[in-house]
Amino acid sequence: MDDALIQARNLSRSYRNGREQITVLHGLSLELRQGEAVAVIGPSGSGKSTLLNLLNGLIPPDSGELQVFGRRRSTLTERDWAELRRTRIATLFQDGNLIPTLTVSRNIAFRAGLAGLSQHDGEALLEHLAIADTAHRYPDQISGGQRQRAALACAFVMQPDVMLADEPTGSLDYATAQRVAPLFFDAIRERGLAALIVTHNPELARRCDRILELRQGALRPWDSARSF
Ligand SMILES: Nc1ncnc2c1ncn2[C@@H]1O[C@H](COP(=O)(O)OP(=O)(O)OP(=O)(O)O)[C@@H](O)[C@H]1O
Repeated sequence: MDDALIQARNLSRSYRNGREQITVLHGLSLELRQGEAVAVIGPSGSGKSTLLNLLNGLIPPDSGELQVFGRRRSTLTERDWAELRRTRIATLFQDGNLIPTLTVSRNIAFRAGLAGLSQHDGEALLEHLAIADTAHRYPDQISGGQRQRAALACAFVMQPDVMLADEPTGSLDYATAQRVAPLFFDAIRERGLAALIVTHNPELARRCDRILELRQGALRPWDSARSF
């Protein structure tokens, strides 16, 4: 399909721990289209982070096919992936991905600069996420929940085409988590962002176009009759 920004077919990935080999993903397929949000749920250790890292090129699959923005993985060099991660694919990791030696506002400016943007809406993002007062603090001077929001601001400020988010509301209380969904859904509506959101937040998951469950190494449609 033309509007599929990411297409994965039959991906497998295992890790070797000493002499033991653990297969985490096996026969995983996924299509992520422009302007859609897909929620991924799955128990701890089911391979959610592994999946995100395959899709952003940080780790290679053992087998299977992956296309991003219509380009086959086999044709992409490390440089190409680095460029894509700077400009088009944002990954929001669970532990935040802030540079510890830069203040929050400098982290934001840095991320916008890497994406080639001279103007950015970082201040508005911090206001929206209710952390404007952290702008001049370093990541180790703010709370876990504030760091998570600062990382969200960094990811959105680069105006990516694809957002891969690992538990974007994981460290946030209910009221603060409510501020996160509009970031995704406004960008989806306004810019055609495609979002893959690992989340156990039922409200966020239910707002997505599809919910997929990662189970036994593959993604399957979530039975919406089941409770979270
Ligand atoms: N670098 C690695 N080397 C060896 N094993 C690994 C490595 N990374 C992950 N694993 C193993 O692969 C499995 C899947 O890990 P992954 O982090 O992808 O799961 P997850 O669903 O994101 O878990 P969580 O919800 O707890 O973050 C786990 O059994 C984990 O121990």
